[in-house]
Amino acid sequence: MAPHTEQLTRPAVQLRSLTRSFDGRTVLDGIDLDIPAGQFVALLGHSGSGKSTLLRAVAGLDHEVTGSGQLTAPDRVSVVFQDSRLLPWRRVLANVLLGLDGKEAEHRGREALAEVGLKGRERAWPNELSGGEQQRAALARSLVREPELLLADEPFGALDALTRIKMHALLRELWERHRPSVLLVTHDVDEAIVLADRVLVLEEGRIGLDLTIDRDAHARGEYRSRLLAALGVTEDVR
Ligand SMILES: Nc1ncnc2c1ncn2[C@@H]1O[C@H](COP(=O)(O)OP(=O)(O)OP(=O)(O)O)[C@@H](O)[C@H]1O
Repeated sequence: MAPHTEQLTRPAVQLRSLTRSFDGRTVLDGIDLDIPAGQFVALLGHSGSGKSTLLRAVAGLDHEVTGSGQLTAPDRVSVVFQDSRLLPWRRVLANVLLGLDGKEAEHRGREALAEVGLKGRERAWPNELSGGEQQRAALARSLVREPELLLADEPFGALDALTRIKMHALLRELWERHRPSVLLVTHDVDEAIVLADRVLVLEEGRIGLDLTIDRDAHARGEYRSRLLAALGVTEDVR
């Protein structure tokens, strides 16, 4: 596999003047954005600011919308949502393999389940898994397709605080091992800082703040304050 620095020279996602409107209301207002290959980007913004609209556009899931602009994304894209979207009538491994055939795919599916900590649960039904385990299975399903780009729309939004912390560690570990580009939509400023190398704030249809996170720096408090300020929140520390 190519070293990280080399991967970062290839852009994975390019948006130019991307607009999207619903019922005459502009939600995305001429977004320009480059995401280099292998970069982990978090997207913050108020409820209704257009985060999911942007993610759906990049995923190519918004055929019926009004919009313009140019969009380039890799061929192999996986999407993870807040709910795992596992099919309840298929066992866990069958869910992971959905649409894939053959022994080689099955081997990769088993490996992916082991990677997310679900070895031994291949024949379980989705409703026998906890919420966190279901999200692990959803991650395995996306991994097995070896995505160049992983799109995640609040994937941990429905999980309890402790499970979220474990899932953060897992996602970061999987990203370090496989190095897809990631675009993670979240409401949670701390989740964005813990996970991402770059945090964007969507504001009035545009990228209002584009913050590079230096993971070695002891600057989390400052990042937090800047992101909260961009979201219109001031912290009272008294
Ligand atoms: N298919 C649609 N038809 C009509 N309006 C839509 C559609 N999809 C999104 N919108 C509107 O576009 C705006 C942005 O929605 P979007 O879901 O992208 O916001 P968001 O930032 O992801 O919000 P949240 O954080 O609450 O999930 C909202 O006002 C929403 O009502």
